[in-house]
Amino acid sequence: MNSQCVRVLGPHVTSQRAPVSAAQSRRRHRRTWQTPCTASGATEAASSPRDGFSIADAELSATFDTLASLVVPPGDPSAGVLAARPTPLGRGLTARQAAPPGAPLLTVELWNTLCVCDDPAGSGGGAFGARALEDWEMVHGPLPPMLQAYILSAHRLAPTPSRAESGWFTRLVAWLLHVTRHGGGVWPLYKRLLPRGHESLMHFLPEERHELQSPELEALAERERDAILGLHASIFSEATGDLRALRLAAAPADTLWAASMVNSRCFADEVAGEALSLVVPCADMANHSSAPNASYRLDADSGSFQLIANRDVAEGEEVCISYLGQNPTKPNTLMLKDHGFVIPGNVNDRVPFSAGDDAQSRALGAPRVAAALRSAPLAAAAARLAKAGGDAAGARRLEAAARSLHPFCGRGGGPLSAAAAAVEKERRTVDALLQQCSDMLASHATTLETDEQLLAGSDDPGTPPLSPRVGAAVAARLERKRLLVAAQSLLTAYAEGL
Ligand SMILES: C[S@@+](CC[C@H](N)C(=O)[O-])C[C@H]1O[C@@H](n2cnc3c(N)ncnc32)[C@H](O)[C@@H]1O
Repeated sequence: MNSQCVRVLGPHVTSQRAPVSAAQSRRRHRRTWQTPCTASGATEAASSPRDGFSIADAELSATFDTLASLVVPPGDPSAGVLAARPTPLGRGLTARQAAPPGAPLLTVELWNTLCVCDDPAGSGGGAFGARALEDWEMVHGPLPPMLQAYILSAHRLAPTPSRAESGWFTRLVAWLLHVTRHGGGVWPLYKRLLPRGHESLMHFLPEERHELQSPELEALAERERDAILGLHASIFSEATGDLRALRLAAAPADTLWAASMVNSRCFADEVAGEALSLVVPCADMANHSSAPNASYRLDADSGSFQLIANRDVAEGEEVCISYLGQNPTKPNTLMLKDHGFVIPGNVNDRVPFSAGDDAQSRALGAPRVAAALRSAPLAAAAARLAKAGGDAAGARRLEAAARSLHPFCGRGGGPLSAAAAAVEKERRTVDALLQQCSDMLASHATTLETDEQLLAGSDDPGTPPLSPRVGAAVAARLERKRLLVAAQSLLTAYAEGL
């Protein structure tokens, strides 16, 4: 996947195994759906849905269990291992029982996913994706021929550069819109589990964007929204789109919704060199953690998609994966763009210092920068600070700050001359960088402390909580400020050691 692109959850695992024989799998597992559209056993929830969701928390668990009973292979050892619940990260998956490393936590048959080949015009010719679609139709019924042709096509209709290579994205959006509007069987149930709103940048309205306190993010939010609205008009709209005969999206909000669901919930994997993108019911309830206890894989041999324990998982523990797997350079700007939240202490973030020598870092190249950092005086200062106190997110911020500062001070990891003139010059550099940090902090409309208070919420029952999007914006700007403060303390510690 191109690093500018939308998505992706988890690592891009490459499977060298041969694709499953679709015909063989069908014989083993074929079944058709005649399932209820509401969760069996779910009682009328006393509480109402939280902001942005169709179902109340009380209904979540039963709805998930019903869906899982339909998409997990019969008799699979993972059946019933995970539950969907409210968690500290919102709603997520928790383990009903302890699981050892390597244990399957959730297995979903591939024909219960929406699986598209990223590049059907590529060398593999989209063979696995085509077989996956064939299997899907055997189980869920035939798709309208126009949609089937679109999903298999190598269409590059997207109008923006960031999505020019993302035919997979528009094809998945089309398929998701179809199943959630016209699909039967498991799909109405799946739709009930999906959020109705989202906090990714495309959803920010013009009047909300100032909450981001970043001209760069505000511009990105505008571009994102315009791009999806463009896709709506040209492809998905039932009035004007190329696919209008399919009646996929009545209003722009429908396309915005489906686009953010694909962006924030889609997995990527590879089978025999064929890159694939998947929407996987139930597995897409896994939240992100910077220390994940689970990972995922598409197992072509068994024709399934699995969540697997990375380590011992305790009963009741939330099961999380890393969303950074395939794009280990994904900074918080892109996390907010695609996923609608930021990672506290994202090592991929950078302080945008302007007076330094960017050419120097480019010339060094990423591997050499990383190697130099290990011995650099800045890294030593960061390690000292991290050891002195603070949490894991704080240590990651110091690392991100050290990486940001590396091209500008610390002599690129080389020995620093003890000559008085050299030390004096380095001090002046540090002072200039400290000033930049102060200026950047001062350029925000609110202080770090104010943002912390806003996120903590008010004790006054008359003060309404932040809306989800404003909450995401405040968390994003707070994280930016915390990185700047980490850079300040790092520069101060570094200067003291000169
Ligand atoms: C794949 S879904 C996970 C399930 C989701 N929490 C739900 O309720 O449907 C991804 C979305 O979950 C939320 N999310 C996942 N990990 C998160 C985290 N570490 N912190 C905050 N929100 C998170 C974000 O809204 C993200 O776009």
